[in-house]
Amino acid sequence: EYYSSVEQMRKLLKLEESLVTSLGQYIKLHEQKIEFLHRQRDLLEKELKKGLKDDIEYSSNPVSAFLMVNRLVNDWERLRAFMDMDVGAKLQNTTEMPTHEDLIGVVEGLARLQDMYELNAKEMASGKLLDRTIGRQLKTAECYEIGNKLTAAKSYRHAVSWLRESLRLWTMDSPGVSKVEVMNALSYALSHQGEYEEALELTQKVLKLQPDNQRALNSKEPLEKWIEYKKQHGLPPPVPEPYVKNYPSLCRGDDQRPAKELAKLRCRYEHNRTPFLRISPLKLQEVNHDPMIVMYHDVISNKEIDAIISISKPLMHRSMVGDDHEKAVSKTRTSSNAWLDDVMHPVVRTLSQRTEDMTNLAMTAAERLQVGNYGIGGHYLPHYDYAVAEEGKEVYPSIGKGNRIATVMYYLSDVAIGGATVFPQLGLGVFPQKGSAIFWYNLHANGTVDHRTLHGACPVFVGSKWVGNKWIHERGQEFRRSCELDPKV
Ligand SMILES: O=C(O)CCC(=O)C(=O)O
Ligand SMILES: [Fe+2]
Repeated sequence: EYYSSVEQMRKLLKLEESLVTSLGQYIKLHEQKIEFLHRQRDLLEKELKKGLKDDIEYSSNPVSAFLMVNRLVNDWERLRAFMDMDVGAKLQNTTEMPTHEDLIGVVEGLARLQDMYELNAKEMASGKLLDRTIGRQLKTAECYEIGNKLTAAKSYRHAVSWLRESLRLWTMDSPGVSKVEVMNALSYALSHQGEYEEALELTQKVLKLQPDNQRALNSKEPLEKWIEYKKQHGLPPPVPEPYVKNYPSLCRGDDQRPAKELAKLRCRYEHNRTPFLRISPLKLQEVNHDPMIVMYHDVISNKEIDAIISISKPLMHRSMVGDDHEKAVSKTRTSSNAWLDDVMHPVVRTLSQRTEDMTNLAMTAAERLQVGNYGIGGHYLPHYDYAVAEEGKEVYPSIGKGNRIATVMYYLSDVAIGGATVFPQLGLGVFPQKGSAIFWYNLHANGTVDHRTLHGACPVFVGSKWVGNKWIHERGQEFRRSCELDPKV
């Protein structure tokens, strides 16, 4: 699976490079073959011309007659065999090729980005967004392809906008797709949006251009019926927005907290909690007061980040959601991750120690470091990091140390556009800063869950987002949970 990690997607460029090389080899060998055939043809043609000049003389002369028969029996047979011969060049093996799933995954990521960042197809196809160049101007056939894949992914609303763009860009000399195909595809996507009238109009236009167009003929009658149905019964209520309120606007960077609240937030050095902090104070930024969320700056160096990422790369796999009881791959979280144990490398151990210095919490109850890399439009919908206990069941039984009392997340990269960590209930969005870490408690001091910690990772638009999560559990923190985070103390 490639689409769930930008790091994986980068491998596709290498794969394509080797395919291009292998295609070059194939062409070269075939060119040699064709060149040989050209030479053979010229020789045979020369001989033939001699014969045609005086055919009776040629066919009756025993020497030339022999040559002619010999040519037909042997030379042409050899030539035929040579033409059928495999020159040995094959396109390089295909086991590493991305799959249909990847294609749909990328297209769904694209639809998600359009939703979140309010991007329209016309703008995206122009290659310019938010005053940045994000790619080249797309062509009719490319917009058509994207539209069709969005239809396959049942993202009809977005499909409509891409197919409209394809139709707008279409000209007589647009290669790759006919106007009729675009109109049929648009009509289909529109019909799934309940826009039967416009869908029928397009179908009628197709039939004017091509009265025997089968696809249009097939859809005309059902569309007429649907229009009638819509007139009588109206449309079913629209599917509600799939997103938590606030979430998309927070992802777009608009903080929703009152200025009065923001004015209370401070930055300070933390230097007197542990002996270590005396020598190496931490730069702390209060991000939110109630519940307290803080960001520590410059807590992991570029060198350490490089080490962490290179250890993680070979261990990455698709991220799951759910706890021990029920773990699964889900569209609500498109990223890949790796789990790093303290013993795997000194830098992992150092980071655990640093997390302890930052939080004052015991790492004996911490999970391994989870390193994550997001994919195309990669995101994690709002969720809680804690688990909710089912009747009579323990949370995180395989760890056996209670719930996730706190989360420390290191930002291991900047993200050019998108990729914020947002807290919809607090109206807060935090944008990744390479080298910083964000820390909050998921549980109240009395151990009950704090639902205000609902948070999500916004789709990454441009860049490769890397994070390192350290989840800390309850046991052993009884005398450690610090009140210092609370500004009122
Ligand atoms: O990547 C982020 O910004 C948030 C990740 C997260 O919430 C998680 O992995 O639990
Ligand atoms: Fe989380």
